[in-house]
Amino acid sequence: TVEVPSLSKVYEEYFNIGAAVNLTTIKSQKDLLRKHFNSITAENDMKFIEIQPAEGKFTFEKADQLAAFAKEHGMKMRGHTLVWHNQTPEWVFQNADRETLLQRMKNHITTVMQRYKGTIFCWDVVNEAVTDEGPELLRSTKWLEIIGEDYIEKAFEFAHEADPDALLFYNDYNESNPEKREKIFKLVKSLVDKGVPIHGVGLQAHWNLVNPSLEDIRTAIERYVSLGLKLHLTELDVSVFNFEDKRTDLTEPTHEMLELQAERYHQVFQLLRQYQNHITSVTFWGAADDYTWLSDFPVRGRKNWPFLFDENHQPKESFWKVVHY
Ligand SMILES: Oc1ccccc1CN[C@@H]1C=C[C@@H](O)[C@H](O)[C@H]1O
Repeated sequence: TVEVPSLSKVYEEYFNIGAAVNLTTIKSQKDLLRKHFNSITAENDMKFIEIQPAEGKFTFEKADQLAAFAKEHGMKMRGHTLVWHNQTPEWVFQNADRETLLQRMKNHITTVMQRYKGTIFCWDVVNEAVTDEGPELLRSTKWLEIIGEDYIEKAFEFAHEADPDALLFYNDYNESNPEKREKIFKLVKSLVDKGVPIHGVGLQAHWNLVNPSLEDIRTAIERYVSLGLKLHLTELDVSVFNFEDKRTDLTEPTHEMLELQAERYHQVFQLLRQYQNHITSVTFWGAADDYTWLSDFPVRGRKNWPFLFDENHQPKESFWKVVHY
């Protein structure tokens, strides 16, 4: 039998290798996680709605189990996410003026970050604040409508006060798309220029077999690097379907898809290794093809196979292309 090297050991000199997890997968994928990953992120259990479903009612039980798993296995943990327009309970915005909402934001950030101080080394403080298309820079969310444009810098300031040792990230998707890249750049540059405590840019990296191009990925990395911040890939997966491809006929990936995916991963990691001085973490949004959020997005109930390990946690051709360079 061929010895399977540890992915995170192979990449020890380059960057941390992470996986998004939940209470099911830390059991079902335990052996894979322990062997190949040295960082984890809670896929959902540290989001606002999971942690503070009602005002002052903090439900940390699930998040604590994931934090304990990281500690038990000597893994780093990324915090995801404090201020976002999705998976945030309605009570947060109800009967809230600017001051009230800032107080609720500060209380959430402070309570959560202080609990995990020393366990979670970095946080996605704000997720997806920039528009995908159009002339507006900021997505019109309730955070923006009620507080105003400074809600983002306030979130980072509250986070820095809560845990001055934590690295604070701005996180977004479609981050390599030229139009959105320039918006993210503009927002993050404005924070840096104001002296807002921000330490990194999180590139979600929800990619597929053809998009974004390697050139667009390289340009995006170069732009964010020019801000003098750290870069994390925070939610990497390589869908076997293009975003507009809604086909639902497959029960397993075709050989061609697996070939293209292996070559794609080979090229992507070849590029990432070139930026090892700036990229300090690469986290997949899952660990193996037995579970991915992509099996419900953008097409509900449509299976996807986006990772380096198959449904039986065996290394795919993609894995070998990433570890043998
Ligand atoms: O790729 C997208 C396209 C449209 C909206 C959001 C996204 C990505 N949004 C991500 C995906 C899954 C969630 O678990 C993460 O918390 C979120 O950051």
